[in-house]
Amino acid sequence: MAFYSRVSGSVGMITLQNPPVNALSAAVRQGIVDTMHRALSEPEVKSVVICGQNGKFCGGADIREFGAKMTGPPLVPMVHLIEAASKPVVAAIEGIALGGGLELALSCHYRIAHSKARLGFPEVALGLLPGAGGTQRLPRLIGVPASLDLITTGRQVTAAEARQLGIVDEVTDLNAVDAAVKFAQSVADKSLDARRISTYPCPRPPDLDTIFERAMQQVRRSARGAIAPGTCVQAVHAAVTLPYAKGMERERELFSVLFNSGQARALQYYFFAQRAVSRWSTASGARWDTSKPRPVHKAAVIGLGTMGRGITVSLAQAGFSVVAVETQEKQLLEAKQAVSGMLERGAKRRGVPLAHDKIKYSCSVQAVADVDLVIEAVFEDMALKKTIFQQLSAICKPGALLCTNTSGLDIDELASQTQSPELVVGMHFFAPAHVMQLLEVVYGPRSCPEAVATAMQMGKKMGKVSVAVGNCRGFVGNRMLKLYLEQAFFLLEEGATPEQVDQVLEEFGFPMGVFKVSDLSGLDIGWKVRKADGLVLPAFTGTSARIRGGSRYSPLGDLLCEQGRFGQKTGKGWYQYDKPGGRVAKPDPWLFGFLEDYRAQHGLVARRIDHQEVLERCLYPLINEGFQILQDGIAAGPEDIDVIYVLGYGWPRHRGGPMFYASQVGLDKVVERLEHYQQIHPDVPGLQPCRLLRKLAAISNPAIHKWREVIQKPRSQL
Ligand SMILES: CCC/C=C/C(=O)SCCNC(=O)CCNC(=O)[C@H](O)C(C)(C)COP(=O)([O-])OP(=O)([O-])OC[C@H]1O[C@@H](n2cnc3c(N)ncnc32)[C@H](O)[C@@H]1OP(=O)([O-])[O-]
Repeated sequence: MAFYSRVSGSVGMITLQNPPVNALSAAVRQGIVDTMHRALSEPEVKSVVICGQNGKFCGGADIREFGAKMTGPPLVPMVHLIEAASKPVVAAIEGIALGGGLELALSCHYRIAHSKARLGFPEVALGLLPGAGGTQRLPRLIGVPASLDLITTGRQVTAAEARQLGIVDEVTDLNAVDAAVKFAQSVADKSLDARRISTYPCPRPPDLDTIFERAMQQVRRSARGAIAPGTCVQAVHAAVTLPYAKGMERERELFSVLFNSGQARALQYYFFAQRAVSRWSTASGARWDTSKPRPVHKAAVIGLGTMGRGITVSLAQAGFSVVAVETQEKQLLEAKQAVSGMLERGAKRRGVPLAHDKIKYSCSVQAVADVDLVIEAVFEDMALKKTIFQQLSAICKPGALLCTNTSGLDIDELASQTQSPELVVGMHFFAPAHVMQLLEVVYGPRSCPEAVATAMQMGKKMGKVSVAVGNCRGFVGNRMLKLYLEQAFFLLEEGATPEQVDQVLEEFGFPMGVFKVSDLSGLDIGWKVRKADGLVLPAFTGTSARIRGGSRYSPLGDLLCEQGRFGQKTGKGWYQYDKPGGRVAKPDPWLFGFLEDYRAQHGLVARRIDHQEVLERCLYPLINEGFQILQDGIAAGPEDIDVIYVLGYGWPRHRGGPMFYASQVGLDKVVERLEHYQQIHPDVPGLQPCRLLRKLAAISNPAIHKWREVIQKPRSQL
């Protein structure tokens, strides 16, 4: 709602009230309309101030209402009512003015912002455009190039930048509402003719066509299939080329196309999913609201390879004192230099003070004796990790949390090396650890709720989105990835090329296809894991070369590694590069010959594989594994899986994540296609729909937010 008061006799004050961000719900819109009419009708009121309760102006349209039937007054007539008012209206912007909130502010005749306020049009991230006149008013106020930048990227600006751009009239360090009231009194008698933005002509730069062409090219490059950014460009174009009223019509048409698109639904689902994962729960019933994190002031990182360095930087930037340990003097020095460089670049980019003095380097593991939490980040070698955990258990003070950065090893096995297995959790960071936003927090069967809560909170403090997952091989992300990789290999055996598979996946919206990513990460990493699992043995020849444990196995990746083709680092992998370390992937004629020889050797006849099959074969087994993970209780809900895939594996955000995508495709269709492929390839693993997927498909494809009701039934019933 919005409530009305009178200040100093002559100022009508409208206060938006809808916690937590004063979003423009039906009740708030109704409140604004009613109180505006009241302010205009009271003769003593000479001017009006609009502000938000609890130091937040307005977070925009109420996203929770998007899926429901529209009630209450629409936004567009509401902003027109404000702009057309005969008394000056001043927006007092504290905290945030985002989306519809900024559109509300732009309909006011003046804007006063607190210096800490942030303003922007984040609609594009929800698959929308600023549809309450934002695309028509902003270019009239600040010009086309700056508007294109803000509207197509969703970038938020500080009050200072907003002042510089001309979005706000004044910035204050004091109370912005008081300042707005004073300001409103000072302009009470002024003419409003020059204050209604919709009446301004839209500036028309001479190189208009070039500006729009460049903007379109830019969004096509960065949007990877998302439709909202390009539609935002079209809406701004209308501001320049059409009169205001016609421009508003065009904005409405374009908004409606976006609003009704599957992409907007996916992005809005994702918005809530990313927030839902902080309300974690574990299979044993521990929960975010009943588990208290332990205080952590000082942390340690053991092992300063690529991952350890990134983790050290993240911890220091988050304000923790860090003890960084690497046992060899030479490696320690190298790591120190690398970490310093990363910190310097980070401080420059983010305009924050350097965090060098937060880190103490040491060659001795004894230096971690007094820390509250240790993150072990040595390479993926269970024996080595076990030794370190035994040492840590003896050295660390009682109550210290022992965490391991691993991408898939058994947390419980490590916990069993310590005196306090309840204090052991996994923290699976993604490379580069100081950049990637995702953290899988892995709880073992013995991890106590406080340990999980502490790791979750640490991730948040480091600016990450932490997702709690159970302990199993590969956890959530890598466990599902395995299925995707395997299918990609099988497709090569059957006649596809790496370029074809990658192209299909890139058209779907992944920044890179599976083979390009493998080349980037290094083919030897998976090879090492497969060797450790006993899958790579020279004895495998003839028919057995393509069978492991009764299922089909493709040794293609192993054969490439045997040739020393480890990907970008060696200049050759699934593609060729101009030099070792080169970045530009080019098809390699050698590989075509290699695949032909391989097929001939194994009696395989290459067939034409179409786009649809590549997509379904790569994605549906991965999705099926996601359902198996839910069935096993490794992830608490589909949102957890989707957030992991969007933030950690490049799944296109405008497709919501693999589980949301499956819900859009239709679970019955996913089951049907998996069964179809299973019939053709009965020996291929991962094609058999799991029980949970079948069960959900059988109860007529319920909406994704209803899945938990089925999952939470005793798993034995599935
Ligand atoms: C014609 C129409 C044209 C207009 C279109 C629009 O305006 S589109 C909209 C354009 N606006 C946007 O896109 C703004 C989107 N919002 C944001 O960017 C951030 O939430 C923030 C910067 C406002 C606050 O960040 P922060 O890190 O301090 O906190 P946090 O992120 O954790 O959120 C706290 C809680 O608030 C909730 N909630 C937030 N916003 C909305 C909303 N609009 N609605 C409903 N709820 C909203 C959020 O779900 C969470 O709830 P929970 O989980 O506690 O139950």
